[in-house]
Amino acid sequence: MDNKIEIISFESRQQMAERVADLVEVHLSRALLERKTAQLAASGGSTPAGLYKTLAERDVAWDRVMVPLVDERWVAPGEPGSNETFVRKMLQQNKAQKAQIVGLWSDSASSSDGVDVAAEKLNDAGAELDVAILGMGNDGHTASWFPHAEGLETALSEEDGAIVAAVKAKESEVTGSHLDRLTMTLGHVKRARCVCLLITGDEKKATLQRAIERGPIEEMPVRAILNARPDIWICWAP
Ligand SMILES: O=C(O)[C@H](O)[C@@H](O)[C@H](O)[C@H](O)COP(=O)(O)O
Repeated sequence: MDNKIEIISFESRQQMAERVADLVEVHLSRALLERKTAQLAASGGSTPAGLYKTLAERDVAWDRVMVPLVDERWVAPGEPGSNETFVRKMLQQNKAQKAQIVGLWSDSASSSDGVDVAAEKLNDAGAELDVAILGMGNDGHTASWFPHAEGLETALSEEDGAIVAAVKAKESEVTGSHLDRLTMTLGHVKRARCVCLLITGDEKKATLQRAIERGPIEEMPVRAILNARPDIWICWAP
């Protein structure tokens, strides 16, 4: 692992939200000068809430911004745990009401059955991600690349055409009941122009420092994006 990977430490979660929103705004604005639409790939969970609320206050041409989900628990929008619902609630408000959220869930029986529909939606949204916002669990997962998960090898594919994969996570305190997942692949996330990992608290900082040390990717799959993108913006706040 490139141990030159640095963690940018902020004094507070709000300061991290403001500065990362600045970074995202620059990349979206640049993309919108070059193309009709820009793409902000958004993770769920909880950490990015402050960022998304801050971004919703920013003067961006949100009606031209596609916001595909990085990953989704296999629950319908509106159901507890839906990442799409989280992103819609936190980002699609105030100035960003017209942001175009691209959910991964469909009424297919399982995430495996939903892969093709999700891939089509992501391809329709556009080829290039401008920004990818990632979080990390204390088990060293990011996106839905969970340690030793069924489907992890496919999820970590770097093939051009493979942009989404179905994953069945192992039950743990991190995954709770949400074991069936759909996730962007490493290949899709790593091609984003800017990749940003947001973590908070001392436990996650220690987890990330373990991930930066050498070790098997399947044990801490966040290592896959750290390897692929040593220029990743890793932002931490207490
Ligand atoms: O489906 C999800 O939960 C997310 O997309 C996942 O990858 C998240 O980023 C991490 O689990 C961290 O979650 P927290 O931000 O809630 O700690």
